[in-house]
Amino acid sequence: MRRQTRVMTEWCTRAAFGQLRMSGNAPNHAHQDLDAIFKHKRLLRTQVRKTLKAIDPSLRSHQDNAVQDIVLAAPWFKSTRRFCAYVSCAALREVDTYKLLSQVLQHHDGAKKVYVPRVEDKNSHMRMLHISRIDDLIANSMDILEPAPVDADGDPREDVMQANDPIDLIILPGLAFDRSGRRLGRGGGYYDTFLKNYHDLAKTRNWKQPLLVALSYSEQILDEGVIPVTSSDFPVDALVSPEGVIPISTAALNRMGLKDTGLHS
Ligand SMILES: Nc1nc2c(c(=O)[nH]1)N(C=O)[C@@H](CNc1ccc(C(=O)N[C@@H](CCC(=O)O)C(=O)O)cc1)CN2
Ligand SMILES: Nc1ncnc2c1ncn2[C@@H]1O[C@H](COP(=O)(O)OP(=O)(O)OP(=O)(O)O)[C@@H](O)[C@H]1O
Repeated sequence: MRRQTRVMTEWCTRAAFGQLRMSGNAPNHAHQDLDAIFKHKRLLRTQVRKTLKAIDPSLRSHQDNAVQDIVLAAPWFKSTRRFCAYVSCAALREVDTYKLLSQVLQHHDGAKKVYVPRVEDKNSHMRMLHISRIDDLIANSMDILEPAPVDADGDPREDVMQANDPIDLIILPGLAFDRSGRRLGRGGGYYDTFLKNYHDLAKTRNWKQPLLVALSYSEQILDEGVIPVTSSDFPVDALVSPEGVIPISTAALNRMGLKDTGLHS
């Protein structure tokens, strides 16, 4: 398996979060350990949300452009045929994807196929549905733009889980990341559930796994060991921040053309 070992490793907290420390994984402690991890994740989310709110709007906008320009210019993105991406939400203060999506969608030759999330229910269930234009999106109850289940002609949109061809890439949102590929989501479990399902589907069909690339403001990249994870958390293959691409997995080094360039050292 090309992914990092998905076992829970010892994690430690920063001073702000006290001295909580995992000391192994004995079965009779597993429940309390998980509770402690989820509690710690909640604390970290609160802290990161505060940090994000404090970023100056012009700096944020500069970072939004820088990250999207890096992706749009990258050979690994140019060669992508089918991918999933989130539709950014300003209120959530996540890296903007509007420029990225509109540039891809304005090429009506369908050079790239795009799938975006649609939340189906509160049980961590989201689908990735095909869109052909930005106008396909409407605001949901959380004020996130998403596609209706049917298109303008009333035909059901293609669900990536039912598509005949594999996707090459998933562009992920998140609240915080580290250089070992850990990702702190918003706590709904939507992405981890989807990633697990797509991973299993690709495996069954003998498809290459898609590259998992998260977009991050500089302030969202935390020191290693700070983000607590459980065995359900999917590590990302690479990060794109305004400073550039941070390849993490072997797959990222191979597919992003960054092998032996020294950029990742
Ligand atoms: N743009 C975007 N679309 C996405 C996600 C995402 O993170 N970003 N999701 C990724 O899962 C799914 C939706 N999940 C979401 C989970 C929480 C919140 C949210 O508003 N969280 C608030 C806190 C709510 C609370 O009080 O607990 C926040 O983070 O500030 C939004 C979407 C699918 N679509
Ligand atoms: N104490 C707990 N014990 C067990 N499960 C919990 C606990 N607290 C939260 N969960 C559930 O675990 C799931 C995953 O939460 P987690 O914090 O890993 O999400 P996330 O990785 O931030 O979200 P996403 O995958 O959408 O990015 C959620 O469905 C959440 O409701």
